[in-house]
Amino acid sequence: MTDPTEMNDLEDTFESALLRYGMQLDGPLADSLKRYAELMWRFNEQLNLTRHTTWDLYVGRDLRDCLQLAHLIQPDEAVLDLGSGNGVPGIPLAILRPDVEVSLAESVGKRAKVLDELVTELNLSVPVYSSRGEDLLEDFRFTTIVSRAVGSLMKFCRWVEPHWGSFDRLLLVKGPRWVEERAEARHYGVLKNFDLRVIASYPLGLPSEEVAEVATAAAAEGSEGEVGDDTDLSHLEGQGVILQLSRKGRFA
Ligand SMILES: C[S@@+](CC[C@H](N)C(=O)[O-])C[C@H]1O[C@@H](n2cnc3c(N)ncnc32)[C@H](O)[C@@H]1O
Repeated sequence: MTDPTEMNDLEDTFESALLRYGMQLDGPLADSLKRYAELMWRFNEQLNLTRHTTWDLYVGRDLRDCLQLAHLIQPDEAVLDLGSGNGVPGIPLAILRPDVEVSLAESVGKRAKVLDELVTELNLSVPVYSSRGEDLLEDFRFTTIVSRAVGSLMKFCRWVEPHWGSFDRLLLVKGPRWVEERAEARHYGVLKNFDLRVIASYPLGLPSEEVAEVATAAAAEGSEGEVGDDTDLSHLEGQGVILQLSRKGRFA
């Protein structure tokens, strides 16, 4: 088998990036995920949607986050991607999990319009709301809200606090700085009514045995309980995490 670390110098194609990151996807799924990136990059020429414009970044960052998230959603859930922007994570999630009802919320009208065109081109049955996500919660109910690169933990706590009747949990895709965000949220006392857990932890660089082992241990630790001060994972440079925020006792 090819050593993924020896593939750095290969041409930047979707297929080589999948191989480099050790991702195996069914043919039709891979085709849709590739087509999504190509379409999104075309719109990116007119509108600032993403800085991830190489296959390496798309696969290594965007797809990796989406694959992690896809494992954490139960069948038939209703999921809202809040602050969808370029469509990550909502669009890849809808492709990877056709059994899940995915909706997208984007507050900037021009971006929401592009998202609408993307889901149409990709034949996805995904409603796009040109609206602030938290405002949608006045009228709609979702089981899970997912979000990446939209706001700090503290911001989310404040946005969603008045709307807990409208969803069960929030899954936030975060980088290593989440620990600082947690400290800020604690400092301002906004976490006191919530349970916060790390439900996935994974390396953001190229997979190496050592990092993968640490990541697996960290994920096991995080999935066992609330994230306390003694489970500070900030020493894991370059780790991505998925944080689950829920009402206290909701998933006890
Ligand atoms: C930095 S982009 C992230 C896009 C994408 N989620 C990603 O991970 O690449 C943040 C997007 O969230 C949108 N946004 C910010 N606050 C929002 C809110 N409260 N409701 C809906 N969209 C929001 C912004 O307009 C922007 O398009």
